[in-house]
Amino acid sequence: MSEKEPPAKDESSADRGQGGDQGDRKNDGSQRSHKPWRTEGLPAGHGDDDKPRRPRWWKWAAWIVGGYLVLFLLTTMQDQMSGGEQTIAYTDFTAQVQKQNVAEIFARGDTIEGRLKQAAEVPGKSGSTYTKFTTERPTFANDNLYGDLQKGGATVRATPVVAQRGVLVNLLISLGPFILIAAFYFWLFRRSRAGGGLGGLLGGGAGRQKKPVDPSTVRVTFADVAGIDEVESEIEEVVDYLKDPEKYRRLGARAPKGVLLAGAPGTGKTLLARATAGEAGVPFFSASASEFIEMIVGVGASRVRELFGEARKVAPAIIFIDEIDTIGRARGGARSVGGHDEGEQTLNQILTEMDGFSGTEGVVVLAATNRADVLDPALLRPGRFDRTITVHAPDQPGREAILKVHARGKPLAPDADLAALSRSTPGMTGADLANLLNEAALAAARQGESQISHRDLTDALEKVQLGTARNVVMPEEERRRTAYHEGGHALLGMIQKGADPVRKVSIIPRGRALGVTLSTPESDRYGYDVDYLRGRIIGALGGMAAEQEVLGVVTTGAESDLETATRIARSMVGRWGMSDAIGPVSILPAEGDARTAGVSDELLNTVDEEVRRLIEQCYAEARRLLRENRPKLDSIAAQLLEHETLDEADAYAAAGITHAPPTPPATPEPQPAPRDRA
Ligand SMILES: Nc1ncnc2c1ncn2[C@@H]1O[C@H](COP(=O)(O)OP(=O)(O)OP(=O)(O)O)[C@@H](O)[C@H]1O
Ligand SMILES: [Zn+2]
Repeated sequence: MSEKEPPAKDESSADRGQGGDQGDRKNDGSQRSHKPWRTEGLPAGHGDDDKPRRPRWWKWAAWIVGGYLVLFLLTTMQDQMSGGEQTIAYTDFTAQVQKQNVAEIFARGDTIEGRLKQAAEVPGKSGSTYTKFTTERPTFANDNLYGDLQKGGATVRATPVVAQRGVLVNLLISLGPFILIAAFYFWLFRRSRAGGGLGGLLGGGAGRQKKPVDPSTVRVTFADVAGIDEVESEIEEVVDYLKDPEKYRRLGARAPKGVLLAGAPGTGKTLLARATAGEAGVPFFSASASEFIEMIVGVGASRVRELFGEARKVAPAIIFIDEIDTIGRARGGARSVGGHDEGEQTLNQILTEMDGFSGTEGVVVLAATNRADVLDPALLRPGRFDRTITVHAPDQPGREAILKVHARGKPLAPDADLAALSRSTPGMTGADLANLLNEAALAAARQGESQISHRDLTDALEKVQLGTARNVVMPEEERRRTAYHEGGHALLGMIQKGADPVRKVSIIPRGRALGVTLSTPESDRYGYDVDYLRGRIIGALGGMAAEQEVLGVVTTGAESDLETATRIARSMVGRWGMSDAIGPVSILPAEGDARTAGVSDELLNTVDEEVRRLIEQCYAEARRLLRENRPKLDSIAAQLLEHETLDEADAYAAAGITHAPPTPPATPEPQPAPRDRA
């Protein structure tokens, strides 16, 4: 794996790990309680967060455990007080019989238990004595034991001599495990009815006594959301409704009940939902759909009931359900094993609750998904999530605005140019940009600077886009091969018409990659044509082709390149109708197995053949281009070996190709059109 692919902009975060801070982002200010949802902006006195409820299960457990302890102590004490039984040899026993010291015995089979008249010394242990004993009578013992015993005046019984535990105690002890299990189940049942479920069992203690979040400190407003203005204006109506539900009620208008926010991870859906609550000044309940699903069937539905119930109490309010696709997938589609029934029940409960709204409660449900395409159509029917707002990755002015939002409170040096930074970050989401600025601030702090310089910003961008450099010394031969590999990618990126310009080439190992070639589009791209996609495949194969041309061998380093090329080719042939043999039909589903979608094996074979043909053509083309431009390739490789990293200008200079950096677009960029993933 000697490089990472030139990024397809709509996959950038997945490929380059920019979304890695998701876990942290989710915790934006709200704390986790024993409920699967978080609340924010609740007026004091609402919810039970402020009146700590004594958990009943503790009492139960304490009673049961305590009871058993007492029982155990009692029975052992009883044994202790009457002195333990001493196992003795049969000869020791007969000796006591001869001494006429045996008071009584109880015999069953050959086992004899009994009590002495006077305590005798334990055989072989001077100092300790016993009165109660047990022994075995050998079957060959040929004595007149009964006669001897009678002579000594011993009582011979058929019931045990030793005081035994009462029947009730015995019963309790043998039933104990069952009682424990029954109690546990009873408790679980109660918990799940109450909406706590296993979550309560496992994470029960955390944050139970938390106070309601002070609305003034954590409130997010539209001022914190940037670059997605068109979305903001769409959600404005919800804000207006929540501010004054009465206004709508008077006119008999049907209130918005559910709004679906669709968009790639990190585009700010959660942020937007919180900001909506913040703008309207209403409490915000948020939960992730996956948190509703537990091992115990029925829990999810009851939690949903409870959540809606609480929201109604403090209405007007917003309920935000993240990752709704985990439970809202179309029936019959690919669904995770086990989650099926539970997800469906939870979803049905959400729909029931929403259907139950008369629209006068003033509760609006916002749901977020990054897989709007797999959602159950039942979700989107009128009266449910009948409004879908698509949140796109921001365009250049949007990125600049987002950078400005996140630069608040971070001292920037005068040379720091956020506009320039926004131009070199196409495809990055709000979360990526927030992360980028944070990385820059971290770097500045590490170096003891008092301000964030532009250098910090570009270094952070490099780190975010390419990964952190690894500190290893590569063998010379390996470096040379990597230089040609990356040189191949870079050169093909430079000489093909319409390809994304090469921004950076590096043979410094980062992560698992030995080198990187980064090319990003001049401006945001919203659709791809055949030539561009072929160019992407040719570029991806460029590393392997260069190794083959120059060194005559191919190494394993091209694995991810081949994956990229194959993925693009398959989509071109099977989904985008770009192959003559297949024609303009979509065969490969966006998700799942084509076979289950009813596509014949024959057709799939044709797809495979076409993919293979396309890739072979592109590979041949890559080799031809490199052969014809061999001096340029050699020159890039030489520069790479010398400098290790070439930026845009150096790389083009090394190849001897004139490349005019673009002037920033003066006109606004085109509005995003729905686009597919590459
Ligand atoms: N438009 C934006 N303006 C300002 N900050 C943003 C924007 N979009 C995202 N961010 C930043 O990214 C963080 C993460 O965004 P958020 O969690 O809302 O994304 P999301 O779309 O809900 O992602 P996911 O699908 O992973 O839940 C926000 O807390 C914020 O710091
Ligand atoms: Zn490569």
